[in-house]
Amino acid sequence: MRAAIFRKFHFNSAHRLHNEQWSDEKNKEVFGKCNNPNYHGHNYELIVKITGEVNLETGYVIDTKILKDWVEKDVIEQFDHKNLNLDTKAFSKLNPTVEHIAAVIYEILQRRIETDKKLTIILYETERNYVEYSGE
Ligand SMILES: Nc1nc2c(c(=O)[nH]1)N=C([C@H](O)[C@H](O)COP(=O)(O)OP(=O)(O)OP(=O)(O)O)CN2
Ligand SMILES: [Zn+2]
Repeated sequence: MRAAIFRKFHFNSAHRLHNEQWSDEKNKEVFGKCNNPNYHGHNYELIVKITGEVNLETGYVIDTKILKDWVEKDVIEQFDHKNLNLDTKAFSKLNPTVEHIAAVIYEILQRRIETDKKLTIILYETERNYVEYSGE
C-alpha cells in the first residue's frame, strides 16, 4: 500500500526580489513593490509531502516526529525571522522568489529522504500565491 503523508510548518522572513544584472528601473518595472529596497515580509506556510510505501510494522510512510525534527533543524532555524537576502547564504546570490525558496528547501530535505520515497514541497508565500516543487 502506498500513501502520502503531509506535515505543515510556518516561518516568517523578509526578502526583496531583485536581479543584479538589471538596472534599478527594470527591477522596479518587473518586480514592482516586491523590489522595495527596504525589503518586505511574508508569513510562509510550508507543507512537506512524503509519498511512499506504508511500512507493514509501523503503519507509517515516515514518522512525522522525525520529519518535524529535520525540517525544524535544517529549514526553519535557517529561515525563520531572517532577511533571506542578507542573512542566508542560500539567497545571497539567488533571487528569493517562492519558486527558488521551495527549490532550496527541497534540496536541503532531499538529503534526508530515503530514495524509495518521493519528496514534494508546497510553499505558500501569501494566502493566494503558492508553489509546488518535486525536484523536476
Ligand atoms: N512567480 C512569482 N511571482 C511573484 C512572486 C514569486 O515569488 N513568484 N513574488 C511576489 C511578491 O514577493 C509577493 O509574493 C507578492 O505579494 P502580493 O502581490 O501582495 O501577493 P498577494 O497574494 O497578497 O496579492 P493580492 O493582490 O493581495 O492578491 C510577486 N510575484
Ligand atoms: Zn515578497
